[in-house]
Amino acid sequence: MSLPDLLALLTTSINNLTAQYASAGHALPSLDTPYDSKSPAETFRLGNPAVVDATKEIIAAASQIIVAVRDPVVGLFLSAHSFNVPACLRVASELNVPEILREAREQGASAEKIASYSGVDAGLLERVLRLLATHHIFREIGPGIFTNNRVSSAMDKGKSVKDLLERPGERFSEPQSGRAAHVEFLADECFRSASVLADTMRDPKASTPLLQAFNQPPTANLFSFLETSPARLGRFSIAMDVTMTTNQLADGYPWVNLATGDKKLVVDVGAGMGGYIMGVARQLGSSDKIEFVIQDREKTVVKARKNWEEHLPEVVTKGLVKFEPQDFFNAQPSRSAPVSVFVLRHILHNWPNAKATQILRRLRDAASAETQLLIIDRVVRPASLVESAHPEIVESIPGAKLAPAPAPLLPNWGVAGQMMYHYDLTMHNLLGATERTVDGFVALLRGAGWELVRIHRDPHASQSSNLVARPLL
Ligand SMILES: C[S@@+](CC[C@H](N)C(=O)[O-])C[C@H]1O[C@@H](n2cnc3c(N)ncnc32)[C@H](O)[C@@H]1O
Repeated sequence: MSLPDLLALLTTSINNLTAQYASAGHALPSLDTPYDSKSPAETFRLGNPAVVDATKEIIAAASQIIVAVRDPVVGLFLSAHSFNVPACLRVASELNVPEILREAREQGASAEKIASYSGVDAGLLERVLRLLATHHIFREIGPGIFTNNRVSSAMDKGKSVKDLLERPGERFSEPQSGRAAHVEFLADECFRSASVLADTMRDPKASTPLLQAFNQPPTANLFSFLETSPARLGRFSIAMDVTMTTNQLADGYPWVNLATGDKKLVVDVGAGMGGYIMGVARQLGSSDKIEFVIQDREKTVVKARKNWEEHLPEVVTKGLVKFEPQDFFNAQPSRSAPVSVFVLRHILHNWPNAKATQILRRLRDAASAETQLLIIDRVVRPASLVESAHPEIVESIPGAKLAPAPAPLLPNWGVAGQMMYHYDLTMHNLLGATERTVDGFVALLRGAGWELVRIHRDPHASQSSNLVARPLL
């Protein structure tokens, strides 16, 4: 590993990034100002592959430089101590600190003032916020005085502090609150489960880390556990919606072509609130060529219907979407028309191979020769240069092969691509499940009567990819 090589890469990528912004006439968003997801500089960043690539290179090179120069023992102790970040993030979100600071404006607020809304210990809250400010989440602009910055304001739930305090059951009712819901879910259910990973790994009789951490019976699972608490279930449903990209039509699946010709039937299996399909339906506009079915557990289907009636009522009124309580381990209902597309978004990664195979077999049994299966999940890449134990298979599937990051960066982009490895372990901790590599998907699908035909990779290397499969005949 060579520091001058890393520095050269860093310099080139910073120059590329600033040139992209300059040529588009945007200023790089400042770390000190609040996040505005709709501002042109933020939307420009997401839709621009050159900016995405430069950003990945900067993060990967800078992180590698830090590891190269830091005392390894200090590095280890810092890594082992990083649990304080989610612990403090949960405090900040649950005590509505981003919203209190939004209302306090530029002059900020003292820890005492922030603590007065909830009655917590002001001295302890000051220390919590200082740890976060040291990680560039909030700013400490005077001793014990804090303001939002670009990162902390991204978890603003979008409501007045008065509303949040008077109606805590509606904390996540604004669309932008999904980011805070996701942070709280990670910092609560996911973080507490992760803390017992080593204990459960070493005990062959142990259930999943989640069941152990929350003292649940072995017959429970994440979903039945969430249903025991309306607050947890509500937060989870909203937290899942935020993982959605905003332009489903550009993610690789040819929805626009599907909406031509004969009428098609699309079944979203385990659809949650139905947000993915809602995005598709909204962007296809007035098309009445596709009929959608939203399937999930009964309680979630009730929430999904409410969500659609509120946010896309015209499609509900026209009868173009149906809401179907359905256990995906059971046979699909028989239908008068064949299903064109089964969608499995963030479903297979919730289940170990044996269970995922059962879900896929149920869909295969209900598929016609023309039915397509659209899987939306993260595709894990090994950290090694060689990505697959079966290069010939990967070569034959369009989109399966990925270019490695430029040397001396880790081939998988190291820390710049770390999100998928976190979610991979979170799937284990919550459900005894897994994200999958290309090899893993090929084998799983084959074992259940499907063939992987193409992958449309997520360019950010952190979000989900679209994988299309067809029945093995
Ligand atoms: C991670 S969420 C994904 C939701 C949605 N597809 C999305 O992308 O936002 C998993 C979903 O699977 C549903 N689910 C869990 N077990 C199920 C079962 N046996 N039958 C049907 N749905 C189930 C959950 O209720 C939840 O909505």
